[in-house]
Amino acid sequence: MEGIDHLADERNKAEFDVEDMKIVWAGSRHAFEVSDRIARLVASDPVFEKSNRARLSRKELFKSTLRKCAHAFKRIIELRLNEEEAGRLRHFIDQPAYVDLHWGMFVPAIKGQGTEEQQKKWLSLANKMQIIGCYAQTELGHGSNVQGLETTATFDPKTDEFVIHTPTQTASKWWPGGLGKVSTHAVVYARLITNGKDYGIHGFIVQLRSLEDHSPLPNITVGDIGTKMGNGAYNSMDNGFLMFDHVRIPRDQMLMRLSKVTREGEYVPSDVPKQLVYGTMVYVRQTIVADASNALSRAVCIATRYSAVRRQFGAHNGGIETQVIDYKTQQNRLFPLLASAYAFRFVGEWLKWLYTDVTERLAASDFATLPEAHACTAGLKSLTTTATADGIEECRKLCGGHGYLWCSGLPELFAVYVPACTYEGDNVVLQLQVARFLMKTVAQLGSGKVPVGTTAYMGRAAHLLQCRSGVQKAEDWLNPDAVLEAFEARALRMAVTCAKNLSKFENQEQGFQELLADLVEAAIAHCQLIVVSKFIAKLEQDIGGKGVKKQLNNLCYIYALYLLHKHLGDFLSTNCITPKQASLANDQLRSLYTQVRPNAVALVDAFNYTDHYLNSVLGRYDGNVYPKLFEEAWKDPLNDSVVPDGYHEYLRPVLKQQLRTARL
Ligand SMILES: CCCCCCCC/C=C\CCCCCCCCCC(=O)SCCNC(=O)CCNC(=O)[C@H](O)C(C)(C)COP(=O)(O)OP(=O)(O)OC[C@H]1O[C@@H](n2cnc3c(N)ncnc32)[C@H](O)[C@@H]1OP(=O)(O)O
Ligand SMILES: Cc1cc2nc3c(=O)[nH]c(=O)nc-3n(C[C@H](O)[C@H](O)[C@H](O)COP(=O)(O)OP(=O)(O)OC[C@H]3O[C@@H](n4cnc5c(N)ncnc54)[C@H](O)[C@@H]3O)c2cc1C
Repeated sequence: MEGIDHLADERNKAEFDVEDMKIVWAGSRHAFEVSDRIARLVASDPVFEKSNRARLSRKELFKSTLRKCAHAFKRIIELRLNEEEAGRLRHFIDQPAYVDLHWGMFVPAIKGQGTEEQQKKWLSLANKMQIIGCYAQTELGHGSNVQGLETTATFDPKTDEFVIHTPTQTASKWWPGGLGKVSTHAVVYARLITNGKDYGIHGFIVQLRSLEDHSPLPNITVGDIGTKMGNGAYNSMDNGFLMFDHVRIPRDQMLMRLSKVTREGEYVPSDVPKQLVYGTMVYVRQTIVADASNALSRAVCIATRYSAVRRQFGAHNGGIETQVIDYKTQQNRLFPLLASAYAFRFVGEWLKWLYTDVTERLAASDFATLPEAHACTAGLKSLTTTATADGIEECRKLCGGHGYLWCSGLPELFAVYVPACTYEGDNVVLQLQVARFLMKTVAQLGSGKVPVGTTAYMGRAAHLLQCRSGVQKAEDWLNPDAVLEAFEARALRMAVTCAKNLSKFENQEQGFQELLADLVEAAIAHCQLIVVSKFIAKLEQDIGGKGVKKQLNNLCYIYALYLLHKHLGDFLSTNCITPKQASLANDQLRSLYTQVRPNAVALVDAFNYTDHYLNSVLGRYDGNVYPKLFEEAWKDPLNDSVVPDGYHEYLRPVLKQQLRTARL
């Protein structure tokens, strides 16, 4: 039934203005208009077709990715798209590719770590894509432990060059995206050695391939590391390996904004913190948080629309069955994910602000907020990507059997998204960075140093360590102060308990290792508090539009109370709330689900996703799921013929018992 909106009844139930919510979701009217225009541009361009991705071989997929990237670049130039528009174009093309690393890491690394002169030279080439770069940090033997990287860059004063070398197999670069088949250049992270002394990890620009015929330069071995999880999915990316056999580069290809090596080979450390060499990772982690809401909202959009279309049980005398979205169990699994998508959107906005702020401060030689920016980007990257990967898988299950079909859009989304839990820092390793930051902050309490920013609440330790929640009835859980106090008290008490347990160890580092699991939980509690508090802060802003604020309010408290329910053990064991108050929180949660229910489809419409972008039969805007499932099934290559290939060799002999006869 083409042309009929099967979800029209759902849309008519909405109690708020979807168009206004679209603006809030996008961040501004301008952002909405750009997104909307570019999404339509991509959807209407046949080169950006993606519905057949799973059926392509790796080589075909890769070649089609190259074609899409080249076409995108051509359109950017033809239409004179600015940086924002080009970014949206890449986003809606929705295919991982070398350009992500070129624009997302190679260019930012040069911007952040190159001198003005180096930026002028390399960025003018990179911006026109006359060279294509990647970010070559991770090695076969070391990813998380950046200080443990083995690649060497030894200065040779005789020739004024660095000699880049891979001393062992484990020192081979392994994983960098865009390296395998595309990049002409890389920012390579290596141990800087001069005058016989090892000065640790620094970045170097190294040319890898000829700009004439694309062949690897002498003494460089490079290739793709092989097929990754899932059909299509991240296999459009050429993650690569790379080995250097004493490759020489000019001295001025060391990125020298932070520290230098002189013509004589003298190492000149910078007067800024050495951690700035990790600056690109802070930038990318911030973009990954912003992206989490995209991936989660996409899965939630599919699962919500399908849950409204799908009916099971409840029919009497041949009547109509119940929409599965009306089951409280479905709501209890789906609505917290819907709320999380909105929560991650707003914390992503805030983190972008924090990143801009710290960047401006660094430019003015103010390094005070760098540790907090590192802790926030690391912790929120970890929290949001873990929740998003788990959430996409939950959405697949929420769609029952059909969710397992590739054409539901969910298996591919999961396979593309799940490495976000590992790349740009393993999620556990990153939470341990937050834990170290928290332990330092707790240790300084009472020293006169007042905690600020996201740890400001720790300055109210005297109150938060002994307070008891004042919640008496379910509605009290809609009070922002009550919610914040419970989350602050829980986070602080968990951090203080860890600090107390640490102090029992003579060797602090040994204690830290022993308490790793508790420390991660304390870090997660702190990060969840950040997300909840930024959602509440968002509600305090001037948000217009019919009924919009009410919906956001409901989602905010669903997010907070769902976390409270999920981590009840923490809240009870730290005596922040009583079992009775926990039960009231649950009552409130159920009531919020009832309020969200009539608005659910409209709340996912507010993401403004095109059917092209969703690429999901179950998540179609018109809800016309069943005929389209058949259409997709008929397209499968197995249905090209009625009798399958192999029938005569392998099926017929079995059916006709010729195999058995032959054996007898
Ligand atoms: C069409 C055109 C348009 C296209 C547009 C495209 C745009 C696309 C945009 C974006 C797309 C992005 C795409 C992303 C794709 C995926 C890319 C994935 C890439 C990667 O994975 S790159 C490799 C990443 N690797 C890691 O993350 C490694 C993880 N490990 C570490 O970060 C660190 O080693 C560590 C955090 C674990 C620290 O280890 P440790 O040994 O303990 O610490 P030290 O190194 O000794 O340092 C200790 C000291 O430093 C502080 N610190 C650590 N990190 C940072 C930091 N980043 N910033 C500031 N400070 C830091 C730490 O707290 C310690 O401080 P202290 O001494 O305690 O005070
Ligand atoms: C799809 C994808 C794309 C990537 N792209 C790039 C790229 O462009 N450039 C690049 O340089 N790299 C890239 N990487 C590499 C990526 O950054 C690393 O894989 C990541 O940093 C994790 O490091 P690892 O693989 O060494 O994991 P490991 O550190 O070996 O982790 C293995 C296990 O050990 C645990 N663990 C490790 N250390 C500790 C600790 N101290 N305490 C407790 N537990 C610990 C981890 O939690 C994990 O469970 C990419 C990876 C993937 C999957």
